[in-house]
Amino acid sequence: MEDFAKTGEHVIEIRDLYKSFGDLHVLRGVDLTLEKGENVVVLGRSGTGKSVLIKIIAGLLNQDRGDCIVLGKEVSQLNEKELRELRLKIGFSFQNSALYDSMTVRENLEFPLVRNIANLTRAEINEQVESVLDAVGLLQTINQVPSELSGGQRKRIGIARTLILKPEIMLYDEPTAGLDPITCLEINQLIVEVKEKYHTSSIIITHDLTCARETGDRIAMLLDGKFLKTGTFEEVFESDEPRIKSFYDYNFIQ
Ligand SMILES: Nc1ncnc2c1ncn2[C@@H]1O[C@H](COP(=O)(O)OP(=O)(O)OP(=O)(O)O)[C@@H](O)[C@H]1O
Repeated sequence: MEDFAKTGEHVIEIRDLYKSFGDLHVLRGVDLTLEKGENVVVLGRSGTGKSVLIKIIAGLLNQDRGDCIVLGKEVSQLNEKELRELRLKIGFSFQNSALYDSMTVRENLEFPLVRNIANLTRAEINEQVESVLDAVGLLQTINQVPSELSGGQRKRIGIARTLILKPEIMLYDEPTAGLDPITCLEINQLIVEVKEKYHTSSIIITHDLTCARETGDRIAMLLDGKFLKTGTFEEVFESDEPRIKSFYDYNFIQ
């Protein structure tokens, strides 16, 4: 996979991170770095704490212990204003990329732009909306409403809506969930293209092995509250560790 912009600079640095909910010890000493220009896949079974991890990265939850440094700042130490500024640099692609049903694609994309960036002219707004729609291959849908689009198209528009603010980091939460196999391949391809076109660094959380193989420069396998193994797809799944073998065997791979 292409290593176009890896510089060794860490955009996310997580060290010895712990998070519990009462007696439920979800994260138990997680270490992870995300380099600039890198796509890291966090792979793990349902309920292993993948979403909790990205919520801590986004400052939506605080860790109990350990460091979570994003773009050079410890997230748990930020005040509301600093958090808002940081979140503008982080794009989230949520599982249910909730578009506004009553708005056209154009209006859905304009919304984050005018809300977050002051004094844009109409021409600048149009140019940015059209450019991002072109990047996700859906310029022709600009005047449609979400109910007229397929699940895969809605997912792409959700990603476009995030990209329009030119985030430095993208967090994808189960990007292929609920999509048919061909659409999954298209979304995987889009995630790789986004990295190349927008120079983002991304964390992709999934339990889809094909998605992991296609999109990840590195895979981090979360199990029992820790990363059991981190490396390329081949390095992780060449492992003899029985829990990794069993994860592989129980997940269909194309
Ligand atoms: N705010 C919360 N309060 C209490 N428990 C929580 C909270 N958030 C998550 N949990 C618990 O933490 C565990 C990990 O949840 P998480 O959503 O991170 O799993 P996941 O790996 O993302 O799973 P999935 O793939 O199903 O989304 C679950 O048992 C969940 O019930």
